[in-house]
Amino acid sequence: MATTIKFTKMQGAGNDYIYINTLEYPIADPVKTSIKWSSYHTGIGSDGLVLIGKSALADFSMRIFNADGSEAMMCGNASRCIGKYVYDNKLTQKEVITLETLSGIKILKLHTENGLVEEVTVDMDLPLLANSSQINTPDGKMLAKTITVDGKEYKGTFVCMGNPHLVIFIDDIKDVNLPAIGPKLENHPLFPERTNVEFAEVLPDGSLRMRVWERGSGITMACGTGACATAVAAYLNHKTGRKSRVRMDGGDLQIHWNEKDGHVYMTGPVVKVFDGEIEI
Ligand SMILES: N[C@@H](CCC[C@H](N)C(=O)O)C(=O)O
Repeated sequence: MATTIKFTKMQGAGNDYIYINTLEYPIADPVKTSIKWSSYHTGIGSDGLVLIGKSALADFSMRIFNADGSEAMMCGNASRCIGKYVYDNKLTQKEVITLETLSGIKILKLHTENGLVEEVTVDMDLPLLANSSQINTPDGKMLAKTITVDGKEYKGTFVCMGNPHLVIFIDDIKDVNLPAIGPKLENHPLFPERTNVEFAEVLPDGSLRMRVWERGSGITMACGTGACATAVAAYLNHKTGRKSRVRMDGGDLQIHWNEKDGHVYMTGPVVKVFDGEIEI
């Protein structure tokens, strides 16, 4: 017998996921479900699936599955959207919420207008710049590295924001053929767990124009952890200060790499697209 599941489609800077409250609707096989529902032609259409659950350690928990079914440790845009989901649906009245993720507990600060959440600031914790098992160098260190693909050299900075990011600065973002180079860098042998890839240009006003190829989902309109990684890499490469605006295809995020506690703070919009029901 078919079971009907209620879901909410939400987007943060254009990065869209299907959100399920697993307290009401447990999902037995999230890998298969994410692949099926993420498909734009035969499913709901999204960059992946996000499961909101209970937590023994925090107010709520998040699990995030990419469109190819792979599970990620963290998602910046989804963590903000969960803040809106739980507050607007009255699952909590708190305006500061803790969220358990596979990369630790994140703190969400909600910004409300007329009783609804419009923006969220997430304490994304410390960026990890080296000693990561997610990169395949003898000492596990690869802050800056030149990677050659099809005879062309790319100088990348590796930043882990719970999940892995390779950030490449270029003079003109229009020169990037993202559908061609994205999958080659994502699956490069240097990254045993694959990687997300960001190309970024520093604009004359000091903001960062960034485009992303996401591990497991391909081109998306924005990536929250990717925006944080890009801002951290820009500071480390002396391209910006500790605060920057990251401009992506689907919108902007404000990033602050705080020198006092070393944490990265991400602020940006959250939007509910629609509620729906689907048979499983
Ligand atoms: N879009 C996300 C990141 C989602 C996971 C990523 N593709 C991965 O596999 O690490 C964000 O907003 O951070």
